[in-house]
Amino acid sequence: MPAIQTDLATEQATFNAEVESIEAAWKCPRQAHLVRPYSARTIAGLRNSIPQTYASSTMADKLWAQLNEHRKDGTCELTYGATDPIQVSQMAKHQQTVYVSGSLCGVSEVSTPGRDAADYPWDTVPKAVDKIFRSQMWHDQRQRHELENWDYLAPIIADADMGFGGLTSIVKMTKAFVEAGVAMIHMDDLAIGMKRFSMGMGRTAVPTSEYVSRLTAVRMQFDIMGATTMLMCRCDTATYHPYILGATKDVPSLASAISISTTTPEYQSIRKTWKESAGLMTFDEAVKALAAEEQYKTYSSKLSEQEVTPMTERRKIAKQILGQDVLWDWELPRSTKGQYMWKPTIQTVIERASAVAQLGDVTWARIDAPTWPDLVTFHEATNAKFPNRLFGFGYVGGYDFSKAGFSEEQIKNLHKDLAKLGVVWQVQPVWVTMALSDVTDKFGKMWQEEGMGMWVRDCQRTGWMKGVDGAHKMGWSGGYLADGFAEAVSGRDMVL
Ligand SMILES: C[C@](O)(C(=O)O)[C@H](CC(=O)O)C(=O)O
Repeated sequence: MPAIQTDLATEQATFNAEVESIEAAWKCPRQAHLVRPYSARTIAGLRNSIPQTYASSTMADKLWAQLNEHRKDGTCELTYGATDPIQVSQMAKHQQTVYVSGSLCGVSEVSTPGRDAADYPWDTVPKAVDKIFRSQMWHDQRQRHELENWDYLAPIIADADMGFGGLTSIVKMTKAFVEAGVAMIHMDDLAIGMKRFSMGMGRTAVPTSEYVSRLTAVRMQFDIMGATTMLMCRCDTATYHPYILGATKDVPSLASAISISTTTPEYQSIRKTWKESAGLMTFDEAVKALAAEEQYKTYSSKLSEQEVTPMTERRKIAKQILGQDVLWDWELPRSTKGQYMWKPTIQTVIERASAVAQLGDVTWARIDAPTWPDLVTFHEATNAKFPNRLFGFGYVGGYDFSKAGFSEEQIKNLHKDLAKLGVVWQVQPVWVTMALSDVTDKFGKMWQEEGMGMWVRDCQRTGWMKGVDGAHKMGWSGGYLADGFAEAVSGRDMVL
């Protein structure tokens, strides 16, 4: 292979120009909200020598404009999960965006289906995005000389779960997503191998530092590719020190109390009894329980002198004020797998979301059991720190809004009320499993019972085939596009 013919001075000048162009891109309004821990120089050094452009950037810029328009108007995009190109072709009529759900992919895009434990190979969701984006491009192409005018190129938002490994696998996955044409991916703070569908026990969040590294790795890969692909930071929970629970009683450890399998019914009751006996509190609650009112005030004001006070320092401050050590042990409640036990509060999610906001474009608080006051507190507090922040939200299957205190009226208006708080992108991730099951079940029964009688009556003459897209439609199935190819190849001009 011949070496690249260039002299050092030219190479240096090209490199410097590249650094300048990266710096300029980072300063423009589209990216001005982002703060990176690395320099443009470093990114230039990590790029390869053939500059490329990606459809992913075009789609991301379109999504950015759509979401900011909603933000300005106090409205939102309501979309839902998809893995099937046929479904996506119909979404174009009603939705501005398409969501590729990891949970759905785990059922429909793998050789061994299963519930959403995010245990499928790392390239499963990027491959689903690739399939869908190509189908969108094809519909867009075949429609160009037809009378229809749907915007088939709805930006795709995809589930990157927790990144499926360390730094290098996140980089590979991010690259695959960009190459596939995704507009935005979301990455969460769950520990690998610990995801339980929706709200199952054992779901574990990683430390903030690890979450920051994950998101930084995604951002770095976008920058290396020069892509403006968007990143949504999804915070499932948080494990900042102040919210970790410790035992305040002299008890044996939880792990030693549980010597039986975590799947037996006794496990639940032993855990419950242990929790009741352990006097579980956060460290600050334990201080409060011992302190007089004035002492606790002094403690709190000492803490407020810095943004984050590590646990060792909290202990010291408490001891100075109380004149004694606080009996509080965060090791005792640790699980058999070593996870710390924490107290979910909305403050935990606010702090974590804020810690990573400037690495991403959109924030999603995936609160386990949302209440309206918590939703308001989260979005208002985050918005106060990051004005005009874009937020996403998923209507996770297990949410029971009535139980959480929402009135019928509130449920009806929830998407609009959330939109006013800045939640511009809202998704029902897994509805289509029900939709497909429903239609297939109905058709299967009718077809089996009535055969062609039903087909002609309900499909051909009056029902599904009238007005519904499908293989019988010349345009939708690409018939006119194929005719166009034939015309071109035979040297005739298309009538346009
Ligand atoms: C959004 C989600 O990650 C998904 O895979 O679609 C799931 C959906 C669900 O649990 O209903 C999640 O929120 O974890």
